[in-house]
Amino acid sequence: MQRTVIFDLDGTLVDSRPDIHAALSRMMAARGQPPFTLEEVTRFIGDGVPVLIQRAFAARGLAPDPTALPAFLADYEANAAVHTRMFPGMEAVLDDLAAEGWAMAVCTNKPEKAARLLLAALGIDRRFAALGGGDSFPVRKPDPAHVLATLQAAGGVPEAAVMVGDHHNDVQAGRGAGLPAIFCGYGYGLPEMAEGAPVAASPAGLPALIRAALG
Ligand SMILES: O=C(O)COP(=O)(O)O
Ligand SMILES: [Mg+2]
Repeated sequence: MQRTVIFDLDGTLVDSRPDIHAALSRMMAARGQPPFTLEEVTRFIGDGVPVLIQRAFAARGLAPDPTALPAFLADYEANAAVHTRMFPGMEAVLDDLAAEGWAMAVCTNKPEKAARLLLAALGIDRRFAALGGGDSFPVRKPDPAHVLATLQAAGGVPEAAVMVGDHHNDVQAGRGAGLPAIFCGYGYGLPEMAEGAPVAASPAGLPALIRAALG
């Protein structure tokens, strides 16, 4: 049976926080507001761009502005890979898993267009059999249907698949879909978001946990 790993993107495969931080800071500067700290931005990430912007506006006491989302996306899509790179060691992890015959897919709450642009800019888009973005389906993580739709697009089945992510949205969506979950302790989520899942302290720790998850 084809074994499949479903990876989250932000905080799992790639350290995208610097470019999200920069785009959010430009959005705030355009409104006469000071930039956010990296720590603040970390807490905004995880539920997709519309929620990211809601949290940023709320943090500055600004009234919601419907023009902010399309403006942010245009900026971010053009600048998603200025500073964003794979986490150190992740390329070797993908090489190892591919050599062992694992199929791989990305299930991210980042909008699909931005996610595809980012993977292409980093030269890793062809490694993944499917990508499910935050706006690809009617639902997104923590809804298990997001994971299941991505897995199906990759040709995988829940009995032979593992979910890897850095947020409780990933753990909950994966488990809800019937997949064992692995938590990336090096990512953006708080430690308690692991909810009892095995924790990888660095990408190098992932392959052993992924193999063990399927017994
Ligand atoms: O866009 C976000 O807020 C989070 O994206 P992720 O699901 O790839 O971590
Ligand atoms: Mg993430």
